Amino acid sequence: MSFASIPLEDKQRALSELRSIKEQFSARHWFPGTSGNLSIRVGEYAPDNFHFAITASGKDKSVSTPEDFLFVDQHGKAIETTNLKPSAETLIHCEIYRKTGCGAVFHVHTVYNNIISEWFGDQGAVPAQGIELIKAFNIWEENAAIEIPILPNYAHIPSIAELVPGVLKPEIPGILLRNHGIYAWGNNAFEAKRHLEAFEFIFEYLYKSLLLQGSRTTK
Ligand SMILES: CSC[C@@H](O)[C@@H](O)C(=O)COP(=O)(O)O
Ligand SMILES: [Zn+2]
Repeated sequence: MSFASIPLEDKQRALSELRSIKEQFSARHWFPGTSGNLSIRVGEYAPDNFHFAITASGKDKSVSTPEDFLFVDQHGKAIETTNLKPSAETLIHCEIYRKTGCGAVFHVHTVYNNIISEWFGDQGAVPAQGIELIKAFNIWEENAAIEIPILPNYAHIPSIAELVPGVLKPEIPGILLRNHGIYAWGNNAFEAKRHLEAFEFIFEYLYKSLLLQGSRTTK
């Protein structure tokens, strides 16, 4: 499918959803210091042919301007002539879309996701069990145990992107970058947001549990 053949309403809907999500996450202080990036796919999907709208690089994501988003192709290249640069981490979005065919990818840096990814970094995954919010990933088993993958935070983004297929698990819609942040995705913006909120709840829960456990052993 060519970008030109995607209905204009679909492109506008993606932009207005991105604007709304950006505003909501910003209200939670999920974009400190211009960090974070968001994208929503438009049109049909094939692993070697898809398009998405993504946040422009380096912008203050707590404000709304006419220059916040642009459309890119499956290689992360801008589709239309623009002065805007796609997010520096666009290639990670590309790889997640390519492997999952999902509809939206959200990336945020929070203190909880940074600390937890560092704490479990050497293990390569964050273990979580029996937390109710695991059901937000459509895992309904009682006392379910999951592992959230962690990738190294290389400065060279293509080196991170190429590791994505090796750690991505179909049942876990997220990957942490160590001491950096999380990528969460879903079939659409609603689902990606639900997944991201569940991950952040789990990270806060684990962080506080570890603190409590620590205080017990030092008593
Ligand atoms: C300013 S710290 C954050 C960046 O290094 C990066 O990790 C990030 O999430 C935002 O990059 P961006 O290019 O604006 O999408
Ligand atoms: Zn980042």
